Amino acid sequence: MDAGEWKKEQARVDAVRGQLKKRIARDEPIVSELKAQVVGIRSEFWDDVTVNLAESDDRIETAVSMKQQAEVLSERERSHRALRSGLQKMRRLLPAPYFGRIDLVEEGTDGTPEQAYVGVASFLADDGETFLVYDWRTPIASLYYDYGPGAVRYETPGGEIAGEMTLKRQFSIREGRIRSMFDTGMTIGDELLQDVLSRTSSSQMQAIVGTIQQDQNAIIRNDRARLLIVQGAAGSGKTSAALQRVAYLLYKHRSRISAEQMVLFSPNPMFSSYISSVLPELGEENIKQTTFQDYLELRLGRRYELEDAAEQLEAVLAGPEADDSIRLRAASISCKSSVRFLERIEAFASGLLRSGMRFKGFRLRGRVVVGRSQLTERFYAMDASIRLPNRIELLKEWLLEELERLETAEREADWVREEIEFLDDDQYRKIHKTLRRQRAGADEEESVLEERLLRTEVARRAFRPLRRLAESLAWIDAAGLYKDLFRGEQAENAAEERWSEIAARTLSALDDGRLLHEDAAPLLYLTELVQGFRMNTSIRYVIVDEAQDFSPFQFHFLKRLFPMAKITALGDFNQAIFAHSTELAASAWLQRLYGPDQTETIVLRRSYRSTRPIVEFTRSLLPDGTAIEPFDRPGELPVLVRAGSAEERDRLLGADLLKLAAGEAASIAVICRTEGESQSAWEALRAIPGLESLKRVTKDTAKFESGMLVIPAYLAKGVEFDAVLLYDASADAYGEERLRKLFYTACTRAMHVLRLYAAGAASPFFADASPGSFRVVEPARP
Ligand SMILES: Nc1ncnc2c1ncn2[C@@H]1O[C@H](COP(=O)(O)OP(=O)(O)OP(=O)(O)O)[C@@H](O)[C@H]1O
Repeated sequence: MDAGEWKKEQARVDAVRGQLKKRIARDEPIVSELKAQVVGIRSEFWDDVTVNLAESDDRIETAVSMKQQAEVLSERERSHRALRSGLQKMRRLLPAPYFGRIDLVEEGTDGTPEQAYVGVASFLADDGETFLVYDWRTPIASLYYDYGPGAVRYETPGGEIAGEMTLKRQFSIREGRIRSMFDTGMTIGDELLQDVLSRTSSSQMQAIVGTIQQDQNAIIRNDRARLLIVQGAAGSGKTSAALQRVAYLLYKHRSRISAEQMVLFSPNPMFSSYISSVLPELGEENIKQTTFQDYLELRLGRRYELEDAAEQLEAVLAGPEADDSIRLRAASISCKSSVRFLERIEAFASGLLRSGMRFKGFRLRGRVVVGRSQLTERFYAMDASIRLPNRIELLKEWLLEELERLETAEREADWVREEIEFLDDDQYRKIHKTLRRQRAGADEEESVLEERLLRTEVARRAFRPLRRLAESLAWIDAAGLYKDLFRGEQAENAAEERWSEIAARTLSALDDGRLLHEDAAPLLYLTELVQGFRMNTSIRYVIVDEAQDFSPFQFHFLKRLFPMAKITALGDFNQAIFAHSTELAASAWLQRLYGPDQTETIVLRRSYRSTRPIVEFTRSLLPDGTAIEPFDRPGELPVLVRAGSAEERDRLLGADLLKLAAGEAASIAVICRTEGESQSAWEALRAIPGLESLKRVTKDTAKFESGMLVIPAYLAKGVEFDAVLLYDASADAYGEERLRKLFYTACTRAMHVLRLYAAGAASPFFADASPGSFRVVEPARP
C-alpha cells in the first residue's frame, strides 16, 4: 500500500476519532446531569406532589400533579437511556472506529464512488446525515461481507440497489493507529484472520464482526427461513455466527423485537457464561439462555427424580459396550429418541379419543369423592369430535363445579363439627369479623349463624387442595398412560429390538419415581398431547446450539412451545456424543418439521479454531473428514505421548502442564472421558508440586474460567482452549468405535496445542489418522 494512501487513511481515522472525542466530551456531562435529575425526581417524587385528599378538588389536583411528575420522570429517563447508549457506542468506537471500507458507484449516478466505512456501530457527522461509520448490520455493510470488487447488489427497505464496488479495504486499527491495511478481493483477508486466530484464548468468547466470512454472513442475515439448519465442522464458527445473528436481528427489528423475545438453548450453564460477553461487546443486551434440562426440571422436576443428559451419558460409558446392561440401556435410549416412538405416542394419543384414558380419583379424608370411573365416563360421554385438550378443559370445568357442590353438601357432615375445635385463633377472629358484619340484617340466631360460618370455613379448607389439584390437571394419570405404552396390547405390537426388556426396565424405574433421561421428553410430550401444549407466543427467535444432541421430541416441543418463533438449529453430527442424536442437514424428519419451503440449510466446512496440523489430524479421524477445510494457520503437530504406566503418564502430563502454563497458553484443559476419570485425574495431578491450584470442572460449574483445568469431554463441548491434553488416549479408554465422536470432540477443543497420552497401547483411532499427521514421543527409559 503506498505511503500517501496510508497517510490519508490515518488522517481520516484521526479526524473521526477527533469527532468522537468532541462528541463524548459534549455528551458526558449531559448524561451525568440527566442521571442526577432522574435520581432526584425519583427520590423527591412524594415531596413534590401535593398530597391532600380531603376535598374532592384537592384530590383532582393531587392526581394531576402526580401524573405530571410521572411524565417528567419518564421523559428524562428516556432521554437518559438514549444518550447513554449513544455515549457507550462512541466509547466502543474510539479505539478502532472501523475495520472496513467499500467504495460503491451506484447505478444511475454520475460515477463518483461513495465511500462507506464499516464498524461496530454507526456514527454520524455533526450534520446528522453523513455516515462517518456505518454499523456492520446496515444494508450497505452487507456488501463488505458478501462481495469483492465488481458488480454488486444489496437489499434495502426501499428496494434493491445495484452498483459497482470499486474498492474493498480492510484495516486493523488499535488505539487509533492503523496497524495494517490492505485491499482485498472476495474473501475477507486471510492476513487479518491469521492475526485474530493466532491470539491466545480468553475466558470469554469474542465477537468476530470484523472478519465474518461470506457463508457465516448468510447465517447471520437469513431472515426468511422458519427453520434454519446449520451443519458446521468443529470450530467453523457456528456459535460465533449465531451470536452475531442475534445482534443483527436485534438491530434489524429494533423497533419491534427486544432481547427478551429471543432465547438460546445452550448445552450447559458453563457454556452460557462462556458466551455471555459477546452481545454486550456488540452493544446489545444478552438474550435469555436456558437448557432443555431446565425446561424438563420445571415441568417434571417436582414429581420425579429426573436423570439429566450427563448422568445418562455416564451410565452408558460406565462399562464396556459388550456389557449386556449397557447394550440394553443404549437400545432403550435409541428407541425412545426415535421418530418411530414419537409417531407411536401420537397414535396412542389419538386412540385415547375412543378409549384408554386414565385419571386419578379425588379423595377427601380417605374417602373417594370423585372416582376415576366417574371421570372416565364423563370424558367418553362427550362428543367424539371434541379434541383431547378441549375435553380435558370441559372436564376440569365440570370438576370444579362438582367440587363446589360437594363442598356445600359436606358442610353438614359430622366431622366438620369436630374440626371446628381445631380452628386456630386467627381463623376464629376472621369468622367473628364476618359474623359482626352479617349479624345486623340476619334473621338467624347468632349461634346458628356462627356455626354455619364455621362449618363453611372448615369445608372450604378441606376442599382447597382438591380445587388446586383440579386446576393443576394432576388428576390426569400421565405416568399411567405412559406406562401403558410399555404393557399389554401396545407393547405386544412393538417391533423394537429387546422391547420387552426395555419395557420391564422402564416400568420398574417409573414405579420407583425415577425418570430416566430418555423417558422425560416422551412422557412430557404425551402429557401435552392430552392436556394441550404450553405456548410462549412472545418469543420470536429460538437458537439451539449443539442441536445434534436434540431428539425429535425436543424439536417437536420447540415448535409447539414457541409457535411464533423462527428457529436456528446449529450443530455438528460428528460431535454427536449422546446416544440420541440428530443428523441435522441429512435428517428427513427435521426437514419435515416445518416443511421444505420453510426450511433452509447452510453447511460450514472451514474450521477456524485449530491450527492446520490439528485440523488435519482430527479430520482424518472421521470417515468423511476430507470435507472439512483447515484454515491455513501453522502450528506444531499433535503429539501422542506413550507412557509405560499410569503413574508415568501422570508425571509426564504434569510436567507438560507446567511447561505450557509457563509459556503463552492462557487456558489449558486436561480432557477426560468421564466424570469419574476426571475426578481421579484431578486428584493425581494436584499432588504434583506446582499443580495444587489445578481446577476441576463438573456439570455444576457455572462459570467458565481460563487457566489450568480438568474437565470431562462432554462438558468441554462448545468451548475451546489454547492447549488440550487428552488424559487417557489408550486403547483401554478409547478402544470402542462408539467413542470415536467423543474422542473427536475432545481433540477439536484445541486451538494451538494438542497432546494425547497413553499408558500401554494407544487407541486404534490413531491407526486411522493420516500418516504423519501426529508425532509419537516415548520418554527414554533406562
Ligand atoms: N469469521 C471469523 N473470524 C474470526 N474468528 C472466527 C471466525 N469464525 C470463527 N472464529 C473463531 O473460531 C473459533 C470457533 O468458533 P465457534 O466456537 O463459534 O465454532 P463452533 O462451530 O461453534 O465450534 P464447535 O462446534 O467445535 O463448538 C472461535 O474462537 C471463533 O472466535
